[in-house]
Amino acid sequence: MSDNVKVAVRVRPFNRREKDRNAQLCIEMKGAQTIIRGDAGEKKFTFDYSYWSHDGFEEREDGLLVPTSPKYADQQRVFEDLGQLVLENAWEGYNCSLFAYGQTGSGKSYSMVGYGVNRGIVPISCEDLFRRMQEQADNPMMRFKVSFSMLEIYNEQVRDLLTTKNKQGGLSVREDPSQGRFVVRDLKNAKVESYRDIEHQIEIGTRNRTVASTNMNSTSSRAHTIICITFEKITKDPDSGQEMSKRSEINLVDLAGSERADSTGATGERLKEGSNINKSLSTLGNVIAALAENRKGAHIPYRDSVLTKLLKNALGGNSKTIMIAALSPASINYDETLSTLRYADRAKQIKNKAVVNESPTEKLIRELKEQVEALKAQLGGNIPAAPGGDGAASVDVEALRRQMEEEIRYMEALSKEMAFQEDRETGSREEADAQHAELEAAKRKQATVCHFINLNEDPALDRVIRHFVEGDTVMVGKWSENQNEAEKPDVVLSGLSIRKHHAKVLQADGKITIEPGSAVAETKVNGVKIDKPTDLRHNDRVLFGTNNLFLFINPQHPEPSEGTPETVDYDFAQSELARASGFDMDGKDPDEQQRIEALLEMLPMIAEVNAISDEMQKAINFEVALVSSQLLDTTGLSRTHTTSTQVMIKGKERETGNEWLLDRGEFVERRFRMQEIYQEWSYDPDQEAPQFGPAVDATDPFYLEHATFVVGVSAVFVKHLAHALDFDGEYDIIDYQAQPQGKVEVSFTPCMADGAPLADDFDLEDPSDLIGQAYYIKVGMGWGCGCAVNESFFDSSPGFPCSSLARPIMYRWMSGRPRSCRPNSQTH
Ligand SMILES: Nc1ncnc2c1ncn2[C@@H]1O[C@H](COP(=O)(O)OP(=O)(O)OP(=O)(O)O)[C@@H](O)[C@H]1O
Repeated sequence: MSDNVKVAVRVRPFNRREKDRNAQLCIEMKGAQTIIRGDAGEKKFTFDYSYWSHDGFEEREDGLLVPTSPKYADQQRVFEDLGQLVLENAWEGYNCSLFAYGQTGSGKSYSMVGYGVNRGIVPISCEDLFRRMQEQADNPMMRFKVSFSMLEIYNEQVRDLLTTKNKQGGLSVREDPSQGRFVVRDLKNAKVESYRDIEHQIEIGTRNRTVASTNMNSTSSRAHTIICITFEKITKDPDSGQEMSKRSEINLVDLAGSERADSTGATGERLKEGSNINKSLSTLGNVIAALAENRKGAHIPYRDSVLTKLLKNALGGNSKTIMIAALSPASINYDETLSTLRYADRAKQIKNKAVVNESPTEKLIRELKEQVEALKAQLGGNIPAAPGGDGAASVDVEALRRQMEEEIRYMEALSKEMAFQEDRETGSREEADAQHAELEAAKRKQATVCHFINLNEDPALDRVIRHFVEGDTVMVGKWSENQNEAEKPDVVLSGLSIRKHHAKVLQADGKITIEPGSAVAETKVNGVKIDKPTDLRHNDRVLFGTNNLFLFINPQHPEPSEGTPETVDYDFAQSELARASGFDMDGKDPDEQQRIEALLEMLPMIAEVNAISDEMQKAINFEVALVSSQLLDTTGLSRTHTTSTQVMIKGKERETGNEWLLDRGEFVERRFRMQEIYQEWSYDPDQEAPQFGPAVDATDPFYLEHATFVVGVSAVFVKHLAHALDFDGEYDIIDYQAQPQGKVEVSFTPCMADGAPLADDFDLEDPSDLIGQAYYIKVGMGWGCGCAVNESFFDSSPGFPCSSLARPIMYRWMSGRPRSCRPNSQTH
């Protein structure tokens, strides 16, 4: 029987930023109905479950959010509907999948894993699963097997989160035809025997995710996390003694943020193609759309991405599937939220065919395997030869051999089919134990020993890693497995701009100081770069290199430095860094708030990209450029209509001084591709650094030659055209900071549609005669000064309609060293 995918939506409370910007609520829920309101009116959707978690709750002292109104759906309620459903199905032997979809920060992780005491569906379900198993502890006819794996898909590569030793390029995904599904080769699958075991595995996985994300700076919202719990229930028939096994694979999927490319402001087809920002997510959309259409024989593009390969069963296959769509309540996110609702609406149409995975158990497989081994051994030369060794007897032996080979093949296939009954634990137990011991030791020490704790913009990865300050001297630096163990620093960091001897932390007489390891090793304390031993106090922020941001915790002396607020978080640390770089972070009105948010987002990315550029010897640096919105509005390039300053990014070629201005979208895309090439390159530490060197072509994200940006605008009064008079003149080009950047000579000549001069007898008595008529003008560019006029955005047709006059004049601009004025007459 086929089952539709069950869909739930959940709306979270306003977050701090939304409150600061006086966000308006755009979601309403009535029963199972969800309504979204925007400028274009309201749209209604109906789902299996609509969870209102926006208001109607209070926070208890321990942080638990408890309902004050029956409307509020807390974590327990969501678990009771969705988690219980998963458990019931798993118990019966069905595969189950639960996946969370929504834009970054909409509440996916909150629903799936939860934060602190507000535990999400995954931990509560796991606990409940073990509780149910415990209830059967005295039942000799029933036993269980549970195993756990956790992986991340980032940039189409699979990373095992239960180990720190992932190979370059990630794990491979192969199709297993015998099971009709895709599997990840060499993925660690840990046997778990209690809920505590699962908690540990999740902690290990989260820690490894945090380290990986720190190495490449906050990439977590672009990654998909899949937790897979394999649950096997084995029951013995009291009469025959025959064991039967029901097995369920429970996939719990926290998808990457669903922002569409255009909302990141992505520009340019070339960039979109070059960097496949989230192929998995877009393919998931295509798979859902194709399945929702439900056309017989339609091609479902599962194979187009890693995520859809792994979710093949969950979507349209052998699985009971639930999707939870996380919604932001704020009208500023209207477009994204509407797109999430549409996605969820489509997912409702998907039909799955779940079957109970039931079969006789491992005893049978074991016997089968033993038989195979015995047959193989015989085949290996022990087949008794017929006495006398005549021809007829050897034919018999050959026939016997063929028969045995056939039998082995059959039995191997059979045991493979039943392979799910094998003991599924894979991977090194030693490593798991070591990671586990480290985590436990950290928990014991954290209340008494000074330590650094990481800050991350993703709340799920925030305060996950601790490095302790034990002994008089603690060395901080880079190290890899192929280096000498004796050189290993006490605190090993990786990622950008981390040096071998990066910093030294000294402890004497209850006082802690930190000093840089060398002149090139950059460490900032409370936003300021240090160049000498500096005292560290409780809650001080310490940034090693560009990405490794920590909070220093001193449990023995919890007195913070002056000016430290009561709660110090990632946002505070970032605004402190921005302030220390000279940016004003105190805006009060919503436009300024928006600028500050943009700065807070851009500055760490710029620092990261500059570090990559340095390490790869690209000779290009990036910095923030605050650009007048008026200029962007005049040129029609502004994406958001604000009256204030916009945050853009200026790329500067060190050698020539040439500068390019990039908007956020283009910069974000380029940064992503820079991370890609850097990651590939940095995997091999022996590789020579200047493999890339200065950017030379358009495939290199550091290559800025072809980027087009607005040098400035020249205002031209075109009154003469109303009288069909030609004119020309020199005009100032004014840049985004209202500074003159050069001059351009432009001429305007009214003409015929084909560009030919107006007829001699053309007479225009009254300009209003032109209204409603096509009117053609030739625009000539005499010369440009202070800039090289390489390209104009005028239509290439010989004439263009009058209305096009409103279009801005744009050039590819190379500022910096002045170039000679180049007469260059271009007439259109
Ligand atoms: N139902 C809720 N009730 C209270 N707070 C919530 C709820 N949902 C989300 N939040 C809060 O909103 C913030 C963002 O949520 P969360 O981290 O779950 O988003 P996300 O969609 O997983 O983001 P990302 O894509 O970056 O992982 C968190 O601080 C979380 O505590």
